[in-house]
Amino acid sequence: MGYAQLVIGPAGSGKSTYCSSLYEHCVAARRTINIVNLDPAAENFDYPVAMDIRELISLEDVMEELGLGPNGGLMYCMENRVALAILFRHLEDNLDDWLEEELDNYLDDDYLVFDCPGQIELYSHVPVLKNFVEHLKRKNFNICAVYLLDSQFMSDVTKFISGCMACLSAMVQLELPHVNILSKMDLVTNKKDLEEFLDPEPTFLLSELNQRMGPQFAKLNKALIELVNNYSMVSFIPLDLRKERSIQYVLNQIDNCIQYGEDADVKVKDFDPEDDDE
Ligand SMILES: Nc1nc2c(ncn2[C@@H]2O[C@H](COP(=O)(O)OP(=O)(O)OP(=O)(O)O)[C@@H](O)[C@H]2O)c(=O)[nH]1
Ligand SMILES: [Mg+2]
Repeated sequence: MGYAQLVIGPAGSGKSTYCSSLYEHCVAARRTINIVNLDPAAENFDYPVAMDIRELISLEDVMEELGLGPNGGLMYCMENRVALAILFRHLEDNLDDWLEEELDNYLDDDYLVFDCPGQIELYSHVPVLKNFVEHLKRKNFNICAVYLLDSQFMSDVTKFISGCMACLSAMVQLELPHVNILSKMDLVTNKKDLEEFLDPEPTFLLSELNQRMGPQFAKLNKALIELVNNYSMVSFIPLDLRKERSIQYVLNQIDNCIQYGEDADVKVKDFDPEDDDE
């Protein structure tokens, strides 16, 4: 049995920074985790990369295929679905084999953290990530999606709802247990305003939303809030990377979600030295 976090969320929400902070936290706690780069366009890493998707497909490959320079290539990747499609088609074809090969280097109870790219298409309607998850499941991995949302999304209710909808679409598509995180808490000056969004009352959200939008949207607002509420999605854990306690709390939530440590407890009990005395 392996354990995995799939770190997802919109571009710039802090996924890679989270991965490197988590890595440092685990090193200090003498715990082994392996961070995997799944972003073909990534360049610099603050963490040691255990597995790297760029071995399979890189921005250079896209540039070559489309005859573009580095900036054009990146812009194309960001903006153009065709380039994304090429990128993902490459991935689709080879991902399972690559994963199969790479995973051979890891032991049964290893803990992998996948740093994903921020293209929202990946989580909403391109099946590549879903297939990737299925492969990991077949390999006996307990997986949890860790969705990062920038705390700046909490500044008003309309942004909050749009953040929730993107998150929800990822969850429906991936069908994984999920932990939602509000990143960059160090940038939040007024924590009080934000508290109302952390575990919000549906009635509060609805009245805020109705205030912000014209009366013609009342019905739509009601439906949106009901949807978000029905999926019990609207719950975020704030994460302040400056505080070890905050990182540990988030890690505990995720570990619970993938039942990491539960088997270890059993093992410890099996080898209880007092048993030897009997
Ligand atoms: N103040 C602050 N800045 C952060 C934090 N996390 C990330 N950032 C900044 O936000 C920007 C984006 O962070 P990344 O970690 O690269 O975000 P990402 O989600 O990996 O981005 P993509 O891979 O491009 O989707 C960088 O400039 C980071 O320095 C945080 O906790 N606090
Ligand atoms: Mg990143």
